[in-house]
Amino acid sequence: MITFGTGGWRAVIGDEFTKANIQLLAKALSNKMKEEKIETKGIVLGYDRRFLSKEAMRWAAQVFAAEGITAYLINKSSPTPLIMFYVMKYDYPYGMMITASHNPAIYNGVKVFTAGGRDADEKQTNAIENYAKAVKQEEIKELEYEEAVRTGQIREIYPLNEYLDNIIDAVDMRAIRQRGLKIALDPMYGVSETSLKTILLTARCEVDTIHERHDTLFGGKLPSPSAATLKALRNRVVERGYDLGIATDGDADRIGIIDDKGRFLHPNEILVLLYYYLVKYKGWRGPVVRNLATTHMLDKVAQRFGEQCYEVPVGFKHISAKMNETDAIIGGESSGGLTVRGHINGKDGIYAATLLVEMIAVTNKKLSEIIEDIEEECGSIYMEERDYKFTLEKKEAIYTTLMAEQKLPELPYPIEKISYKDGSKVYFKNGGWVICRFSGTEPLLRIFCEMPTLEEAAKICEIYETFLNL
Ligand SMILES: O=P(O)(O)OC[C@H]1O[C@H](O)[C@H](O)[C@@H](O)[C@@H]1O
Repeated sequence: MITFGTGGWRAVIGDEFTKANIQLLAKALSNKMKEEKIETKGIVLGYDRRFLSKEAMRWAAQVFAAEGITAYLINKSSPTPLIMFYVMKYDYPYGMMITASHNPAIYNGVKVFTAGGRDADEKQTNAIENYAKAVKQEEIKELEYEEAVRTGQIREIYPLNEYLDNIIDAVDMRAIRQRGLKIALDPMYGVSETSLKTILLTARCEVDTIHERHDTLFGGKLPSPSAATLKALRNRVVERGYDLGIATDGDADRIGIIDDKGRFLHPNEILVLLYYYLVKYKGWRGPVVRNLATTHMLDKVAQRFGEQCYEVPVGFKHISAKMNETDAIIGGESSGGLTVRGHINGKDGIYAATLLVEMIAVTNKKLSEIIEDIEEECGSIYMEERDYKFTLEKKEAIYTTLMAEQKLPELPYPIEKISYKDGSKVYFKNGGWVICRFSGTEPLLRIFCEMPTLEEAAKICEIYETFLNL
């Protein structure tokens, strides 16, 4: 069965991530494209460095080719944002990326992009799931790969330069060049190395890369930037006195940053820094968009500059849709993805990292100094974030309590409002908030709480732990 979650379809390799399911998905999408009468426009396919990613892309392409849909294959492992960029730039109706992003190594999956290089929304993914259900096994045909290449049904492309030039043109390369920054890079065995290194070297930065070899086990770690997974990057930055450490997740749509003091910057801080930078230093005007599990510091910064902050459910498709609607400057999520007005309609770790480097160069300040400036100008609020594993029965019990019966624990702060848009979120009158929601990408319950002090945020998480028996 093919079921899409927050960030595409993900499954354990050999369990549901199989050749049969990949080809079923390709056939389902082919049927959808034919129904929409756009099959002559072709489809763009890309892949990351995971086990079976390249093979899966080819299996899918063979089905599209058999359906008479030209498959444009990006023939080297590439960042997800590159595929989104290409779909957007050349007006393709669909794109497909073989990746399970930041999931553990035993997973793989597929992200589907629609017109404009956007993450397919629920309506689209539900439709694909339904098309898949209707496909009969014997209807799935494939063309032999070499034959399809020979006849032009499969076309291999590699548009890396176009993608890089787009970023290089959008940032102040001159400012970066003048600073001669020393940067440590950790692609986490994923796909960002070539692109980020090329951009940074073009901007005359000194670049020292770790974890660049191809390792489908990701060095035994999760290819997801966090304080725990970036210890080696942190040590490299501190020991060698670098200005910055940059990491990206497995498919390079998310970013992780280590500052000059070796401190891991939470994606929330990165978002706040960049919004503040674009408004204050670059004079951009406009709102910001965040999901409901992302810091309300963004609201404070927006308010300070007379702008608005919009809240949407978790999932970048919601962020980009709202950005479009409100012409927002920047949109992002606490899970580490962001994009900026004028760039692609999806998250891009490579672009975000380059913009951050520009910010350091232009402001001539350390990240910690800019954070201090922001807190002084806009106030502060602190987040506690916790994840919990559960059994199936436990999941049902939690769901019943929180969502069906809409119960809350005894909370020691006056409540302003409650939302059930995505999980259960309580907004306190003091500006704090807490959300409990099930992840759409991993079998986890997530609790996020932001309060005037970290102690208060931790206390609320503990109240929920007791309440839900976690
Ligand atoms: O909290 P989750 O449902 O696991 O989602 C966390 C993240 O997963 C994926 O990376 C999606 O692309 C993001 O939009 C989302 O924020």
